[in-house]
Amino acid sequence: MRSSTLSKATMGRLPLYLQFIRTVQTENVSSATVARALGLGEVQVRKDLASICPAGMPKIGYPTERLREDLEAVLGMKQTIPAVVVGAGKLGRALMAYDGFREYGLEIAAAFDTRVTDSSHERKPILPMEEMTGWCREHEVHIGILTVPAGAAQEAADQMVNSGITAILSFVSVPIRVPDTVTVKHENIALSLACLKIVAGMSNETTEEDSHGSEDL
Ligand SMILES: NC(=O)c1ccc[n+]([C@@H]2O[C@H](COP(=O)([O-])OP(=O)(O)OC[C@H]3O[C@@H](n4cnc5c(N)ncnc54)[C@H](O)[C@@H]3O)[C@@H](O)[C@H]2O)c1
Repeated sequence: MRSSTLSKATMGRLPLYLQFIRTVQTENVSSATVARALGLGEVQVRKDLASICPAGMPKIGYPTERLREDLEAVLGMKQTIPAVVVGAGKLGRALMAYDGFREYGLEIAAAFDTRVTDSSHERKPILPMEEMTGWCREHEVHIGILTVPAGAAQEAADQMVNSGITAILSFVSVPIRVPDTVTVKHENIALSLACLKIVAGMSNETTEEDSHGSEDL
């Protein structure tokens, strides 16, 4: 199965499936188990998995190893591609130090910043912004992670686009304008935490209500 024949929504769910399948210890795994573990609809999961792995068997499920291999193949994880960080501050350097991206076929190869201080202790090079275009073109980099202050986001994003970057993961809280040919995904840990806070607050209330309810009975 080629990834280009899958819908964007299905492609977006595949890394979640892979993350879970990598933890499965049994020989076979069913769509129902995957759906339950990830809190997704069973019909949806059955359809997604059937579209990437032909080895599913009724009432048995998928051979776990084969499903993992097929997921990795569709997600292009057999080969590792380079990405760069733009803005090598606290967050940018923390991302550079994380080795886990490799498990998903990606490696942060370098970072770029307007202020380059001594980076000899870093495992990856931190280079001046002026070198980004040449470096990205030479190393065929098309993915960039944007971790600059909000006020510098548009200027940095423009430079990323000029360097041949076509997919940007932005941690910056302001929107950035890019050509239609460039994909931007926003990541907001603070927003995710705020959502968790609401969910946690609601479940506390539910627990209280539930316990009051049972007292009434
Ligand atoms: N979404 C989230 O959950 C989340 C979490 C933490 C931080 N952030 C955001 O990430 C960004 C970085 O945060 P931080 O704490 O690492 O900040 P920081 O100040 O430590 O780092 C920012 C870096 O960007 C560099 N920089 C400034 N202008 C630049 C430009 N035009 N081109 C290239 N580099 C430039 C600075 O020199 C600095 O090294 C901020 O926008 C922050 O709001 C988001």
